[in-house]
Amino acid sequence: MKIGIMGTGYVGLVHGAVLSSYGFPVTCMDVDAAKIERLADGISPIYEPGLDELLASGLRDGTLSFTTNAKQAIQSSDVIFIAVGTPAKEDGSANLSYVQEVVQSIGKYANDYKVVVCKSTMPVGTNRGIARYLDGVLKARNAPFRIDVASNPEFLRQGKAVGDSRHPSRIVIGTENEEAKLRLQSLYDVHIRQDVPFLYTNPETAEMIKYASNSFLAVKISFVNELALLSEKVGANIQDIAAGMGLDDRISLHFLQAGPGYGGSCFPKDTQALIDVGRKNGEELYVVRAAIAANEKQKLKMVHKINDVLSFNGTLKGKTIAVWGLSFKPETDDIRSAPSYDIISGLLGRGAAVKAYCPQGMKQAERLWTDLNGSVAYCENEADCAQNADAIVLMTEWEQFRENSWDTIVKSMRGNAFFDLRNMFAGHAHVRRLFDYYPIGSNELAYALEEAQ
Ligand SMILES: NC(=O)c1ccc[n+]([C@@H]2O[C@H](COP(=O)([O-])OP(=O)(O)OC[C@H]3O[C@@H](n4cnc5c(N)ncnc54)[C@H](O)[C@@H]3O)[C@@H](O)[C@H]2O)c1
Ligand SMILES: O=c1ccn([C@@H]2O[C@H](COP(=O)(O)OP(=O)(O)O[C@H]3O[C@H](CO)[C@@H](O)[C@H](O)[C@H]3O)[C@@H](O)[C@H]2O)c(=O)[nH]1
Repeated sequence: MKIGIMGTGYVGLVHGAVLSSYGFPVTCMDVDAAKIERLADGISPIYEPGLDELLASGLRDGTLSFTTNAKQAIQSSDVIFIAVGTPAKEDGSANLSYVQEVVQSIGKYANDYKVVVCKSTMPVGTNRGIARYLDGVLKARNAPFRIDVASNPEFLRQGKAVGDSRHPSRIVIGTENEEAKLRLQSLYDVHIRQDVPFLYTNPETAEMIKYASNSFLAVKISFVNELALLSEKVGANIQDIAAGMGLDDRISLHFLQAGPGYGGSCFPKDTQALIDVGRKNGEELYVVRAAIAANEKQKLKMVHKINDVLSFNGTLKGKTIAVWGLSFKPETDDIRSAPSYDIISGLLGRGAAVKAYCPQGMKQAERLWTDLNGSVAYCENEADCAQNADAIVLMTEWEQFRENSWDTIVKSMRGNAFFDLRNMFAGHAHVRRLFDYYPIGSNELAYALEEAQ
């Protein structure tokens, strides 16, 4: 079975590289010529652990190829994955223009039977619309073949994408077409372990499963973040609360890690898109709406928290803040909708000078956050970033931050405040002693009591 992947973002690239590693001939197509040129040379446009090796071996053994030619990618494939972006529009609805471009190309260039698989996250009804459109085009072309469509949402996490793609939590296949279902099944049968559950359903349900999953996780995070804010006021400890809740396996500990607010290319846009689908169908989704509002509040509260400790006369003028981590999570260079952007903007708005270091996210930050260029000083490493700063704000929990010469760092600083927005050092007695340590969701009083016991 020959595979075509339309769109070489995180999903397209990782999925394509993994499928090629199982021996499928894969053609990856993208409209971004510079990206394709680099990919053909084995240079990945993204930082994703394990991806470079897969790209190199796919290119070496010839199972993986890259092109900007949509016609060639479509005509040479039996199964075509749509993996282009579906970002949020101004009004929160999903921008389907990239999907439309690909679908139009498929309608125009398909030369025999194809299965089109929608991996991009698409609002309910999109798959059926695509199938109807392609039927219409083929009829108008008097084409002697069909094109079948299946929804097959992707659940991979950035930073763990290769492993997730090899061993997904589930495979959801949304189609009423038997041939599409069989082709997808045989594709996944090659590499998916026996114990991975397959769920077959209609396209609308598959589309909803994707939005529902992301929105539910966003709700969970916002819930714990609100409790973290309350815990700081009442002397409780959010990590213990999460542990205590998580011991009930109906709740589970996953996604109960308090932080500066969720970010990334999916939760922010998918929660908004689900609300938009609700709005268009006359159903107000109060819970999801509240999760978004709580997430916005969380980012603002982080600025207030830092300001409350460091400010003089209500401003941060004259203060230098060292931000550790820019990417929305560790092990990715992706800064899309990262809380770091809002928090840094808030600190700058209050007059602070901001230095920043991120193991992978700085190139993207300089490229995409052009409004911050000139205001943020990007640094060589976390120690360099902390130098002469009044405070460290740990934004993203990169593992490399654990190993530092803390005595040297604190000596190089002007102040000694440490805002740990990920509770990475909550259990690190040395760091807590050296710095004025401000974790998330607990306060020093509670910590002192703990220590005394
Ligand atoms: N990023 C993730 O972790 C993740 C996980 C699961 C699902 N998803 C969903 O998968 C989809 C893709 O997300 P992503 O983050 O991988 O995308 P991305 O934004 O990183 O990349 C999209 C790519 O599509 C290309 N493109 C745009 N128009 C094109 C066209 N007409 N033909 C070919 N290529 C075109 C762009 O140049 C870009 O390289 C989205 O719907 C997203 O919601 C993403
Ligand atoms: O307990 C937690 C867990 C996550 N986060 C934050 O939530 C965001 C998203 O994290 P994560 O879900 O790990 O990253 P993504 O790579 O965006 O993956 C999500 O979005 C993808 C795109 O749709 C889906 O495929 C995945 O299943 C879904 O987990 C990040 O800002 C995290 O810091 C927290 O604050 N607390």
